Order: sequence, then structure tokens, then C-alpha cells
Amino acid sequence: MLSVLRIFAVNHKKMSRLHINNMYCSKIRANLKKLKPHVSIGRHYSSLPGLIGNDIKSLQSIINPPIAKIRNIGIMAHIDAGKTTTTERILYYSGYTRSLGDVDDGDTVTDFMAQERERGITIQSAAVTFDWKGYRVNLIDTPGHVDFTLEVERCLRVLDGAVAVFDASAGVEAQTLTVWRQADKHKIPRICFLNKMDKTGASFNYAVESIREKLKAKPLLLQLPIGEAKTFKGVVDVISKEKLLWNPSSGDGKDFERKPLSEMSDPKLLKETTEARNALIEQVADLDDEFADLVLGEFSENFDLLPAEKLQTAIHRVTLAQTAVPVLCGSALKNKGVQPLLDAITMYLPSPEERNYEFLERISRLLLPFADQHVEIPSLTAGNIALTVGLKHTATGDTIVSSKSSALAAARRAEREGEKKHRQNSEAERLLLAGVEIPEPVFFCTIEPPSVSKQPDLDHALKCLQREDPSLKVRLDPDSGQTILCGMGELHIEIIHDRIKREYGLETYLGPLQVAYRETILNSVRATDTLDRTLGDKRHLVTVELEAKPIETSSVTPVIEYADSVSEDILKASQEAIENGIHSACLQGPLLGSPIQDVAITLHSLKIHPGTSSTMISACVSRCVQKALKKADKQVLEPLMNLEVTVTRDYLSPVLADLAQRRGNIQEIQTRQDNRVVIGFVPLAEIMGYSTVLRTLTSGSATFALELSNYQAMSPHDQSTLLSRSGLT
Ligand SMILES: Nc1nc2c(ncn2[C@@H]2O[C@H](COP(=O)(O)OP(=O)(O)OP(=O)(O)O)[C@@H](O)[C@H]2O)c(=O)[nH]1
Repeated sequence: MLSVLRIFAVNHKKMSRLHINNMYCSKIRANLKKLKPHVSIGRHYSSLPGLIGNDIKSLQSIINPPIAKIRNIGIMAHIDAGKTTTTERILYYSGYTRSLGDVDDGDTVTDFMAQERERGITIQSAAVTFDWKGYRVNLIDTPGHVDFTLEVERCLRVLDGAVAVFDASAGVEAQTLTVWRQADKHKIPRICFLNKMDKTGASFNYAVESIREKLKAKPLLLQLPIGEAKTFKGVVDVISKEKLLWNPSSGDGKDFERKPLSEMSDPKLLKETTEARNALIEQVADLDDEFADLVLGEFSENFDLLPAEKLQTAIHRVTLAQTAVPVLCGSALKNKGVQPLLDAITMYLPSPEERNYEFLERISRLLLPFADQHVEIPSLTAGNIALTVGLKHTATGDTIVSSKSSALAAARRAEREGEKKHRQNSEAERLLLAGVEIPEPVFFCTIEPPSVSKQPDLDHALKCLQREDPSLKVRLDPDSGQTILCGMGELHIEIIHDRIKREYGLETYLGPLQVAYRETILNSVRATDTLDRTLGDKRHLVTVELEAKPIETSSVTPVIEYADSVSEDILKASQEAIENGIHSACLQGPLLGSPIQDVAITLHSLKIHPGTSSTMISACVSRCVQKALKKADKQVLEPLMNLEVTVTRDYLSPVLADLAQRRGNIQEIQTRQDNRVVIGFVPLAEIMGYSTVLRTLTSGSATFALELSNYQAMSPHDQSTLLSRSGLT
């Protein structure tokens, strides 16, 4: 039986830092011997798990909780919804930090990168581990900015559950939709936390409706808010019909009282809660047959008699089946509602054993993460999340298995399963974690080291950064020999530039940021080519005839077809060389040198003189494809972005006027409380540096989100302007 160990490939860029951490770990062990009660890592932290005891065994016993008591969860949301603030509260209430970190003060645990603290945003996922009421929770705070989507995706695949955090005044926002779809893809059970209930404009009903409408999810209202915006005081637990009020004099929100609602003191709230509880019971019964039988049998006359645990167990099942999502609310900043959220995480999100994975136990060196600090541990049981170091050939997205033989067995099984194509729930799928889907980069720019002698250092830094972040692409410009960085957005490239400086001590120079265009052809064309070259005493002779035609794929990988006239024998011997030639030709289109999209290449004839090398075959095929592409009618495709701008009513007109000048296509303007949300499309080339423009236009009051929609054909006018600007016409 193959087992799979769920492990993050450790951040390669931290190799130097890891040495320090190893020293740090030795120090921890030395301190353990001296019975030091806690480890200081910057702010005031309580003891890390296991470090309370006087030897490593106690650490092990806590590190190995029963698998049913483990929760591996992520926090995901739109930028600024409050994930980091919520995580800070969670760490504080669970006893792992002694003071409350603040995003706005730049001293949170999980945003530990210098760039995160400076900008007040999450860029890199951070993992932290804590215990809550006998449960071990491994939690990952993921970035909300669209440039770091891959970072979210690489986390989701190791998680068993997730908390989606919303700004209760905005409801579902653009990036929430993206991460929600990613979580759907990885089949991650979720609960929703409507944060910022204290904020002006916060509306519980509005946010719930937007979950129903935009995410097409069925919200299970486990709480009702007591007050909204300025009057927000606490929440009602719908299941137990209790009110939870936070003591206004307790600044940190640790103290709150739980009181049953009574007819005497809260008649209106009690009535609303009873109605909400009945609705919840009916909703869960609709989704879960076992619960429906119970409700219809024993409790059909009076739902009030239904025990809370029965309802909670059914909600757990429904959450796991992903047929509905529990919804809770609060204000992380004002320290209200976070403890019930923690209870809900342990109660409704699944343990790893409920998620149908099989795991292995051992690896040579393991580290337990606590944001940017790591504690070396001897072993780890199934279902936990850990870091490992020294895996030179492992990159983000890989699955690590126990041994070579188990990997071979898995590959053989996957092959056999591949043959039985239509079988549901294939063995291979169950054994291997889904790889991450790497989005296409939309921006690129040149990067240069301070001197030629530093080029190897730059290559090394980029190689390390790429292993950690596959959405960063690096290539060499064949004409100029310059190194080209390709990334997901302006911020992405800026952060990479900054990290090279801070983490690798290299001051590099970036060329102007350019949009990654694509090209396609509009008609079918045929071409022939012959390559005849004698090298030494060997003659290399190839003649090829092929056709390039437009097709619809939205992909830069060309479809390759072979006409019946191409002999089987030639194909068998030279297929790899032919396809290499086609692929390399399609990387550089004839107009701008951009990749070719939506093209099929049909090979009609191929004659090869005996002894011709495969390199020559590739070269001839590649030249012939380029010849065909050059002959065809050509079209430039440009990245078109989905744009969502949230702006106050007063600034709507200037924002719309500005978008009109940017070839923007407005689809809809929604009303969200006092705000207007402009939804539309805009070409990426027109939206560079938009954050600065928007800030100026709206006195800093607007926010926006951008996401690649598709590549679209440029109009003849725009295309010729682009080509003449690039000096190509
Ligand atoms: N009024 C109010 N503001 C909040 C609340 N929670 C967070 N904020 C503020 O919202 C801003 C964003 O909070 P973060 O915790 O950094 O949000 P985030 O989702 O981690 O942001 P990214 O990591 O950049 O995606 C900060 O200024 C917080 O102080 C809340 O409950 N109420």
C-alpha cells in the first residue's frame, strides 16, 4: 500500500535562515534541559507546543495527537477582509501569543516577511500550530491579493477544511470568488466568518445573501448578530439559543458571557432565534437523510426538544459533504466572535481521516512551523502539517512518498488506472494529491545583475525563488541574451525584485514592465522546407511539408496532427524531434515574438536521409513552421482582465470617465451600501499603475481587484498602434 505524506516543500530561499534555525533549535533543546518555560520570537509568545515540559518526549506527545483531533485548515478571503487580524486573535485566545498583533502596526505573527509588514498585506502563506480545547489545529493564513493566487492554491491542496473570511460590509468580493472556486476544485469543506460586523455599513443579511447568490452556496446560519456596525455587541448561538456578549471593559475580548435567551429579558431576540433554529433544522434535514429521519420521527412535533449535539453532528456531515456552509459572524478587530469561530472549526470541519487520504509517517528531518520560526521534531503522525529541508529536487506541487518502490508502485497503478479510463474515483487520484495548476504569467520585464560577475548569483536566486513559486517564470531572450522575469502582476514582480535584494543581497535592475501578448493566425497555410547540411563526413538531409491552421483551444500548446501519408516507421523514430521542433517554433510568433495560441500543425510529409541527427530534424521542422506562420494572416491577442472597482458614490463619475479612456468595457454597476461596485473588463496594457491613479482620483477611498479573464483579439487600429510603438512596422 502506498502512503502519502503531506508536506510542503520548504522555502528554498530560507536555506541560510534554516541554518540559523537549526542553531536556534539546538538552543531550544538546551533551554529545555534548563526547564525554560518559553521561547521568545520577537513579541511575547507563550510556550510553543511541547516546550513546556522538560524533555523532547513531552513535545512528541503533544505533537502526536490522535488523528481525529487534528484540524488542518486554511484562512482564505478577498484582500483586506481580515484574515491576518482573525489569525492574530485565534493565536491570542488559544494562548500562543501574549499580546495582540496588529496589521496596521506591522507586528503580526503570520505576516512575517518584511514586505508584508511594510505593506500590511499577506504575500506568503504562513503556517502556525496551536491547540484549542483538546484539538490540534494547523492553520494557514493565505494571501488575498490576486497576484498571489498560486500561493493560495498550493496551500489548499494540503488542507482538510477552510474558513472563508468576508468583510460584512462588502459581502462576496472578486477574489473571494476565485479562492472559492479553487476550494471547490480541491473539494475543501468550508465555514464562513462574516468579519467586520462593527464597521459602518456592515450588514449580516446582505453578506449572507451575497454568499447565496454569488457563491451559489447554501448558508447555514449558526449565529445571528446582536446589533450591527456601531451597535454590534455580540452574537446569538442559534443552536443553543444563548446570547454571547463581550464584556466592554475587557479590552482583549477574552471575557464574554454566555446566557440563555429568556422570554422575560429578550422576547424579540428569542422569537427570531427560535425561527432561525427551526429554519436551520429544516434546511439540514433537507440535505441529510439520517437527520431527516431523526427529525421526522422523534421531534416532528417540537423542534425545541431536539438535542444540540444531534444538530451539530448533522451540520458536520453536511459541511463535509459540501452541500452547505455554516455561517458565523463577528469582529476580529474589536475582539468579538473569534472564540465561537474556533469552536466551529473543531466541531464542523473534518479531521484528516475523514478526508480519505492515506499517509506515511517518517522523513529524515522535520520541522514544526510557527510562522517564520521552526522547531525540529523527531517524527510526526499522519494528518499533520510540517516542513522538511534538504529535498533538492522537490518543488511546490510535488507529492512526497515513502520510498522509491512505493513511488514506482504508485506510477504503475496510475498507469493501469489510466487504461481503465472511465472508472470513477480512480485509485491514482486517491493516492496522489492533485498538482497545482500554474496560471499563465501576464507581465514580464528584463532583470539585470549589478555586474556580469554577479549573473551566476542572480541565476541561483531566481532558481530558488522559482522552486518556491512556480507562478514566477524565468527565461532567456534568445536575441539579446537578457534574463526575463514573467509574473502574475506588477506587485508580484516588485516583491520578487525586493526579495532578491533582501534575501540574496543582490541589487538588480528591472527593465520596464511589459504585457505578455500572444499571437494567432487567421487562415490555413502550407509550407515546405529542406535542410541539407554536411558536418564532418556526415550528411544531414530533411524535407518537410506541413500545414498550420487556426483552431479554438485558448492554449499556447499547439495541437499536432499527422497525415496518413507520413510513414509509421519515420514517425516512430522521429516523433519526439518533430514535436520539439513544432513546440519551439510556436514559442515565438512572427509579429511580436510572443507565444502562438490556437494553432494546429499537420505534418503532411517528411523525408529523412539516413544518419540525419534528431537536432537537424527539429531545426528543419521548426523553420518550416515559422515559414508557415509568417505566410498566414496574423493577429495579436492581448490579456483582458476582469476588473472590480469599489468606490464611494461621490467618486463614481471620475472613475467611469477614466475607465472609458482605458478601453474599459463596463458590464454592471452594483450598489453595496454606500458604495458602488463597477464590474467590467479592461485590457491589461491599459491598467498598469492603476492603483496610483485610482488613489489620486478617489483620495484613496476606492479599492480594486483584477483577474485574467482571457486573451482577446486586438482591433486592427490598436494592433497597428502597438506594432508601430514596438518599432515592428
Ligand atoms: N472595522 C474592522 N476592521 C478590521 C476588522 N478586521 C480587520 N480589520 C482591518 O482591515 C484591514 C485588513 O486586515 P487584515 O487582517 O490585514 O486583512 P487580510 O485579509 O489579512 O489582508 P491580506 O492579507 O492583505 O489579504 C486592517 O486595517 C485591519 O485593521 C474588523 O473586524 N473590523
